[in-house]
Amino acid sequence: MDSRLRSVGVLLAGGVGQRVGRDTPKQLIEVAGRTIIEHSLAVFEAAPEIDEIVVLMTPGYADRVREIVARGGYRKVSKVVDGGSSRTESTWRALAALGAEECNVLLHDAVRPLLEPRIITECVRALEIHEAVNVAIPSSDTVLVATPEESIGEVLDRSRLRRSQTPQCFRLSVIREAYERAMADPGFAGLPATDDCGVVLRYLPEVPIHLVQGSERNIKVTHPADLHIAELLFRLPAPVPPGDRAALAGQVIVLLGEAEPAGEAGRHGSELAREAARHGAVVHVLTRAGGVRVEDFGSVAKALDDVGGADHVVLVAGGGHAGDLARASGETVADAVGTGHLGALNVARAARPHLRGSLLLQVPPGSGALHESGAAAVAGLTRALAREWASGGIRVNCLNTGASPVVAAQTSLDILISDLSGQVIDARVDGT
Ligand SMILES: Nc1ccn([C@@H]2O[C@H](COP(=O)(O)OP(=O)(O)OP(=O)(O)O)[C@@H](O)[C@H]2O)c(=O)n1
Ligand SMILES: C[C@](O)(CO)[C@H](O)COP(=O)(O)O
Repeated sequence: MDSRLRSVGVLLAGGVGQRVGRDTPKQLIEVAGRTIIEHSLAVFEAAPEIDEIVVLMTPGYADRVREIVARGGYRKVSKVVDGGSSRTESTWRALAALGAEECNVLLHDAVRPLLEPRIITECVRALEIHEAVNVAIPSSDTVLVATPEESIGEVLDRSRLRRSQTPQCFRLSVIREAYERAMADPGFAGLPATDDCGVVLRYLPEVPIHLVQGSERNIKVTHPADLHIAELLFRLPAPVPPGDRAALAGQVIVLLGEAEPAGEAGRHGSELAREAARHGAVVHVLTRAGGVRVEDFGSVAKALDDVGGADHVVLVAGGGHAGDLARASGETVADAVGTGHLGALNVARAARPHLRGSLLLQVPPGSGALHESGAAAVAGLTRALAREWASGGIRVNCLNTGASPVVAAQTSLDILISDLSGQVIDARVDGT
């Protein structure tokens, strides 16, 4: 029998987002293709340590959350409850919604959408020993105490300072006891705590609160600029884990987009084909010389039909375009779009019915308007397709190859065997 305590993730989303200043609560704003609350939900849903999720939502918006839950298939969500008029009031309501049975409770600001799974793992592990756990990071700013006259009263010892994040995690009986005492204290409303650890520290000072290392990425979307910062953080490429390439043995990999064998794409394609075959993959190379032109959907679709099923399809990087757009010929522009953005769309559309594993879109090095607009289009396509195809279990990634076909080939194979999806990876950084 499993003797471990159940772990319940509580998403605190009961605020109105006054400081962001939109008409709807900030947790419903889209960042990187999903609402902020859905990013947080997805992290808790995917965490193997989490058994159940309870959402506290701004009154009047609970149905919006229920729609998100139903559409995204978030099966761990057991309740969507109206939040209170303050963060602590929302926590109090969450505690009321949890049953009598002892469990671990992880209280998380829904507006921290970049929470890393590692933090949940470490928190739940820490709860095996400690009754209260917080997540915190060192302060990189010097922190001072101001006087009422707006001058410096004291400069605090930075080596002892930490910035508190969430989730804040407790044994249910402990956080409930702390809140019962707070609610019974007539002084609490006049001096409310800004977080749940503050309530435990004030009302159960004998309970030590263990600290788990947080993350600079785990930001709280508080001000309008944080929306832009969060968007950029979501775009930071994840590191490509070095995988066991023996896993490629017997897998069918289709490479498309190769131009002349002697050209840039030819070198990238040949290196990748050689490396994949060396690890036992069954490699099909569909070349322009063989009549497959990525700018022509029909030729790509027919070639992929002829191959049948594929574990992975790779659009191999063509030659990069450079130079001044104003001087480029119509032919150059058509070629850049045809082998770049249009080629990626055609390969993705034609590959989908045959794909079992993943699609990898390579982008060659280049510069200037033609190259950068094409690369941005392929990056956007990667992120959008990864979301669209996630429910079918198909991963989509993009690799900016850099100049070295060897590095590009090795990074490509590691991406194919990884769990990564929606990533735009730079081989110049990650592959070297
Ligand atoms: N009555 C409240 C207030 C806040 N929160 C939640 O607590 C987290 C952190 O709060 P904060 O960033 O202050 O959110 P808001 O209260 O919405 O922001 P603001 O103070 O700008 O209105 C958020 O996920 C927020 O939805 C909550 O559950 N219930
Ligand atoms: C809980 C918290 O995120 C820890 O840093 C913070 O105290 C919440 O403050 P807010 O004013 O409710 O955003």
